[in-house]
Amino acid sequence: MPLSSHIVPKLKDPSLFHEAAFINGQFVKAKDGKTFDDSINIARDALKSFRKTLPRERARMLRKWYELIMENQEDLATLITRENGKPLADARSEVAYAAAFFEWFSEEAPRIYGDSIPASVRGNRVVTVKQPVGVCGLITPWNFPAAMITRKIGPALAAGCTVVAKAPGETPLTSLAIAELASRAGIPKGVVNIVTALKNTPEIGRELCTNPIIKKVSFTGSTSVGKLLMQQCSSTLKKLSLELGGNAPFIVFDDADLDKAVAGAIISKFRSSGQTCVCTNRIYVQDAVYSEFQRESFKFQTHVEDALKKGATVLTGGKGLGHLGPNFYEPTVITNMTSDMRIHREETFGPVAALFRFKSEKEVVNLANEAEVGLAGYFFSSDIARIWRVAEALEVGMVGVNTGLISDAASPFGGVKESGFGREGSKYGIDEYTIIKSITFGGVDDLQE
Ligand SMILES: NC(=O)c1ccc[n+]([C@@H]2O[C@H](COP(=O)([O-])OP(=O)(O)OC[C@H]3O[C@@H](n4cnc5c(N)ncnc54)[C@H](O)[C@@H]3O)[C@@H](O)[C@H]2O)c1
Ligand SMILES: N[C@@H](CC=O)C(=O)O
Repeated sequence: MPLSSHIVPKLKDPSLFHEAAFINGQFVKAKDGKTFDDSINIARDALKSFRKTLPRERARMLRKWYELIMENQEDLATLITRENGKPLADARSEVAYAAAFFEWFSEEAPRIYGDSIPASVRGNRVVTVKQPVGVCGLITPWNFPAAMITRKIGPALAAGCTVVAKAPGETPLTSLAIAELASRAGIPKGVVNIVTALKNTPEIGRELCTNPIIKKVSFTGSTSVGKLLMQQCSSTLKKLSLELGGNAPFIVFDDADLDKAVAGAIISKFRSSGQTCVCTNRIYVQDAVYSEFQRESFKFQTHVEDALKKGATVLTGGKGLGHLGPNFYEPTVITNMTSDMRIHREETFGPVAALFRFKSEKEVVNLANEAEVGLAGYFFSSDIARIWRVAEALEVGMVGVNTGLISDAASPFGGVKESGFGREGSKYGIDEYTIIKSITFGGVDDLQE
């Protein structure tokens, strides 16, 4: 049975369903990679006029696109759930999160300011302007089929760039529906191009990284693929952003509010079934509150048992839910963890919460920083001096203090160490898609008599 017959009847607006690449404002079936090569040339041609549009014009287009996404939130959430598998409630949140990047960058587009710089050479005056970097190649993962692509397209268009985006092989339908809304929002043809791929992903990746027309690559995905793309981009020295994997520590100090810490651990661990890059991976609990925290963690199970008594069904942790299919696994808590175990070093990317006991602040910060990656880190404490000390000492790009949820279009998102570099969202996100040009005016002498 074709895929469309499962999905189209569930959509209020069936015209959002597309299975072909979006090139030059049209949905086209790929032929022998030619469509893909065309897309890069088309984005180059579209850049000539798009880079000259007024920032305010680009702001209006992005704002319109934001509104259309929100108007179609339910259909987009249905597509996400159907192709990615996350619960509908999570999918609805993702659509709002995805749209927020267009709203945010519609507001940033008219504010791409340069500087006026006091020169150190007499008679000179220096100003800077920020210009679009050019055609951008974007690659995104399956875990956020909408938000990861809008987090890149939003600032790219705000800056005046055009894009060729490779949709995730597992979840292309959401990005194609968003492309359909691009046309309706009045985004000019050729400015946004979305190619789909399953088997020839490495070839597409290589072309995006080596083709001299592409001036910037932004990648979100695993650290291993990020390293490969960085090597490939070196041949043309492209501007590069890498949003890679994490292994977030979550630290509970003995002065923390335990109820809040448990709630924070649950949201940060089990959001999207543990399949987000900022999900908690290692939970460090200080000795004095370890047992109490463990008991509190199981509260959610007692809540589930209560639901069970009232008609729901669930199993205990640590096992797959084979009767539902191979991709289902119980929310699981494991305790008495030690640093020689794989969870300590590797991103789990699943609904398993691992509890480690620690004694001192220094010990836990050292343990937390042992990871080769450094995306997000969380801790709970009520001691303001400790909060500053630990926030400054954690080797991560983002810290959540007394919260397990840090994702926000307004806040800079990105990592350090092997979690990559570059920032998305926030006022900094647009810098990834601009270059700074300095313009020096000479011969500005004293006032003439
Ligand atoms: N830092 C962030 O903002 C962020 C956000 C979401 C996910 N992630 C990370 O992404 C990972 C999960 O996603 P995944 O398993 O899809 O990652 P992945 O690296 O396997 O795939 C990500 C994207 O890269 C493409 N890809 C794979 N091999 C490629 C190649 N040789 N050349 C070019 N493209 C290639 C895939 O098709 C997909 O579109 C996790 O590690 C997660 O932490 C990071
Ligand atoms: N969950 C992240 C993306 C990584 O998976 C986010 O909140 O932006």
